[in-house]
Amino acid sequence: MSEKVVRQRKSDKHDTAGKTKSNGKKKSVKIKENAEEDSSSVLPLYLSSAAVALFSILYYVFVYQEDAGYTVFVSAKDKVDKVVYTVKCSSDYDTEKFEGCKPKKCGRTVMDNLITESDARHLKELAEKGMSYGGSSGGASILDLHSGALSSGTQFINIYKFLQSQNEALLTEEDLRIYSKVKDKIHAAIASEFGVKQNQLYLTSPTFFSRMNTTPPTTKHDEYWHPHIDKITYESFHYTSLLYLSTYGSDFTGGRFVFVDKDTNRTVEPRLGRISFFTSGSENLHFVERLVDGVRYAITISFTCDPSKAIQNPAIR
Ligand SMILES: O=C(O)CCC(=O)C(=O)O
Ligand SMILES: [Fe+2]
Repeated sequence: MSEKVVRQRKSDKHDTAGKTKSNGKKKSVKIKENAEEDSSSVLPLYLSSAAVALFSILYYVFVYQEDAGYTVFVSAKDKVDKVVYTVKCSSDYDTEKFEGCKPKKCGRTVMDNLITESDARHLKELAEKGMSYGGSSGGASILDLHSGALSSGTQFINIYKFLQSQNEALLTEEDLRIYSKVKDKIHAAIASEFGVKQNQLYLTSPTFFSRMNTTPPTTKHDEYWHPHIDKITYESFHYTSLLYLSTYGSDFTGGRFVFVDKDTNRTVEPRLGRISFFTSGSENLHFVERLVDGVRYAITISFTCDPSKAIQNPAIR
């Protein structure tokens, strides 16, 4: 084998470690040129270039992809005023009516100064109190203040009916005031960010507190870590918002929110008082990582353009 070919093969290996498809293409052209100069080396050259190609593919799949697999979109360590990421809308909304409300521009927004930490703390205490009357036997519990649904063992109970039978109440005037204020701020922020009139956008069901921990699942409701599209999971949703009531890295580990994009997974690390909202179609496929440690509280606050799917604020009962 000529010295020139050996040199070329060495540089091919180096090139292919550069991980891009275009490097791969460039490489095969170079080899063809060399092969014409020394036909006795054609077979070993093809074999070795096949090995290099295979190595490159394996490297890409197992090393490069894992490295590039996760991109922190918003870290828990930074308190951000507003971070926006725009994505192309899916065709999910094309056949719907609700012009002027259904998403025309799609994406994600994270804000840390919209809701005060003190209001977030208050809501977390309310969630803890409510969930103390039930709780899933698996790792995910919900409490819906609108319908009264509360996870209990492997099922749901109505917390209002339960507390009535005990002559107790869950919500104080102060709880309702804070809940309603927080919801109104999020409603206004979503309308403004996506250019929708607030009076065309309605709170919808389910809007609920969630509590996640490391307990193994006992029903499919406990399996919060599956990638999903909110518009499919919860039909009425057009815009999803999440208010985080605990912080990644200090209250729990694992449990990051993950947008599944073609190029990478973009993570939102929960932080007390952080609001994250996004259009609910398939442009925003997402999941929550399984918790590794600790307990994670959040509220999912959901909005629809369909007035027939609107829900009312909770009231004292
Ligand atoms: O709690 C979260 O971060 C997301 C939960 C979620 O994806 C959902 O409620 O649909
Ligand atoms: Fe979701």
